[in-house]
Amino acid sequence: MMIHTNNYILNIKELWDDVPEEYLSHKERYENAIKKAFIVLKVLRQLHTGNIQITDHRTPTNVYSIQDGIFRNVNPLLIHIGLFWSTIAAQASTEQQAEWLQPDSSMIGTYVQTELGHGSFIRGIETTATYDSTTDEFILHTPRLSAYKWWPGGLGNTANACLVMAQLYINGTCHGLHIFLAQIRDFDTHKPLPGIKVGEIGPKMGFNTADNGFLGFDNHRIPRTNMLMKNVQVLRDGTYVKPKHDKLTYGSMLLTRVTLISDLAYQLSKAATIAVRYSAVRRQSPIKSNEPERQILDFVSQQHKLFITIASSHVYRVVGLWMWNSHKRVTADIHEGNMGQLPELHALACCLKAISSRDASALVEQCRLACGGHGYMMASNLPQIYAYTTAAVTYEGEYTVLLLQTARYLVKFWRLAAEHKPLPQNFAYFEDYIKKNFEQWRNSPEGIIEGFKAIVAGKTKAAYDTLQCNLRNGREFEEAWNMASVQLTNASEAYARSLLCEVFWKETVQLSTKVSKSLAIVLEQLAELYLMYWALEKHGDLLLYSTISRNDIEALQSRYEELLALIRPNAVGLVDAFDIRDEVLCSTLGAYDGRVYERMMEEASKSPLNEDVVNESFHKYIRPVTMKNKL
Ligand SMILES: CCCCCCCC/C=C\C/C=C/C(=O)SCCNC(=O)CCNC(=O)[C@H](O)C(C)(C)COP(=O)(O)OP(=O)(O)OC[C@H]1O[C@@H](n2cnc3c(N)ncnc32)[C@H](O)[C@@H]1OP(=O)(O)O
Ligand SMILES: Cc1cc2nc3c(=O)[nH]c(=O)nc-3n(C[C@H](O)[C@H](O)[C@H](O)COP(=O)(O)OP(=O)(O)OC[C@H]3O[C@@H](n4cnc5c(N)ncnc54)[C@H](O)[C@@H]3O)c2cc1C
Repeated sequence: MMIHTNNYILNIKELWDDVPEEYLSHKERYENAIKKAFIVLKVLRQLHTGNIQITDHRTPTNVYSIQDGIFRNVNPLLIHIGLFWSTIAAQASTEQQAEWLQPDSSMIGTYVQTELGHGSFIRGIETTATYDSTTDEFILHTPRLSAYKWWPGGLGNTANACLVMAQLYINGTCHGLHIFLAQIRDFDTHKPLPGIKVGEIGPKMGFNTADNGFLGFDNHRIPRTNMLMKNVQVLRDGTYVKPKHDKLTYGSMLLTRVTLISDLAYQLSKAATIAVRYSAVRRQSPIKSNEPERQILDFVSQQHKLFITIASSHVYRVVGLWMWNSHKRVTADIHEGNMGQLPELHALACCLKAISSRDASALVEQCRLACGGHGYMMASNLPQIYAYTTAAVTYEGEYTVLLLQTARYLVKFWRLAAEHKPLPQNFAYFEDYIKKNFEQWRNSPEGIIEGFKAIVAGKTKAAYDTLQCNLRNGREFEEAWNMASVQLTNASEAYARSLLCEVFWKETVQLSTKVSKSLAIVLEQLAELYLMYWALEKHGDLLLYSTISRNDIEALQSRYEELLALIRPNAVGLVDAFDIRDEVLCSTLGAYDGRVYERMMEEASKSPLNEDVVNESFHKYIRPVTMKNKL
């Protein structure tokens, strides 16, 4: 059968709610989500086996996007699909993959790494996997409360299997973190297996259908062959065969960080669509006193809030794809035994994941605020998009922790530059900065990109100098590093911003040669707006580290305001071009037809508090007090 994914899925009635999700209890929400998850899983399996085929073009983001509409929240199988299978595909041996990656597998899995006591510092993970050569098994064990696994999505009620990150022990020697496949619930009854304590962690700010859970092992035995053995092996006699690089086990985090950039682009496009469409419908006060009330989109300050969101969505889409391609290249190299590009990919993924999640959540919140009071309604969908987006600042590597990873990379290159050693081409600007080869400031995208590189160099130098000073004062390296950590994270943020500007500008210029002239003009305006916005946001840094002058900043401000005016006529067209269906957007404020007030009233009528003309609480609680007072 040939289908169009969107149309096919959108026509499955059971996937759509009569009662808005917000009116359900915690338990009902989960049960509703899991019902839908398995309808979707069935379709995905049919796609996989070829029983149905699709006619539309699929990218990782638009497959995901349909799910956003169906769940309004999170698919409880998100980690099963997004992390469990992909980790097996990336880290299991060929034989293990043949056994486990069956389309009709009974396994519903999750990725179990974080513990109550340890999230960021994963070397501190306490769960153990001890090899017992007499039975050819690993014994998984949770030694204390802080070692309980805590957070994994789908673990609470749904998963019957999981990939567990645990410290590997063989004959009393710890070999560090490794990944093991463990069954945790009976495939038939779904009851926890003996030695497994598992449950759900309770309500959260968002992700309330994600079924996040806890898990403890009481000397739970699994076969030796359940350790993921593509990169590292434990042989029958207990011999440990080391991986080619000791961080290959962290590969799933790397891949997810890369994938997240594109997902955040998509969340931004949803928020921008809602806020821009609403701003075209909403009228509030005239601009000139003799005029009718104007669309709020005509207020330049409103444009300032919204157009950067449109532009940022494009930035993260472009940079997400750029990173996806880099990941593909580096993975192919690793497959050939060449690990040379892994540190760079890790450094890029860390800072870009950190900044994209932080920017996306700030901009989604900005869109919500830009919709005034109505943006505060759940029916606008902006609160849910925010709750979802802001979680990404923490999961898959917390913001600051990831920026500090990238800082390690920057400091290495600064040290080379400071010691006048050869640098790779992409860090040649460190040497220029040291030699004070400063370019004359240019008020152009290229000039801003150079300016941002000067900020990276200046901030890395400042952090490096502080680090050295702390070391000279007799501090241990780790302590000296901690003391310099504010400056180190600042350098990393600057590095991410310079990459975002450079990649986006170059890719847009290239793309512009391939599209119509009129489209090219709009795309370049958006890219220029993005660069100008950040140059103005960071003008203090530019003044510190580049040759920009006060006059240049004033000229940038004028050009920025000119760009807002140029983009205004295309603003609605630009968000329509994101092509997000109403069923997926789930917003009274952002629907294509602009019937904002009608939709708000329709949604309000679904409130259970409107079911009875007089709520029974009146008779129980209000009347006895108010009537008594009257007497
Ligand atoms: C369409 C699909 C979309 C999917 C979207 C899914 C969204 C789902 C929603 C939620 C799921 C959430 C899941 C999770 O959160 S899983 C748990 C994630 N946890 C983390 O990310 C923990 C963060 N911490 C770490 O990654 C590490 O602890 C660390 C990197 C901060 C430090 O590790 P450690 O072993 O202590 O490192 P060292 O200090 O010993 O060494 C640093 C050294 O290692 C290099 N390195 C670190 N990580 C990697 C890597 N991944 N790849 C390559 N190299 C790595 C690092 O560069 C240093 O090198 P050096 O400077 O040369 O020494
Ligand atoms: C919605 C959601 C879904 C999740 N899903 C999963 C999942 O499926 N599987 C899973 O295994 N985990 C999951 N997690 C857990 C997640 O990966 C961790 O919460 C995350 O890695 C951060 O770790 P933490 O909570 O221990 O924070 P902490 O590390 O305790 O961070 C707290 C604070 O300490 C600071 N800090 C910590 N270390 C340092 C340092 N070295 N230097 C400077 N500052 C530091 C941080 O910057 C932060 O400000 C999920 C989390 C959330 C919120």
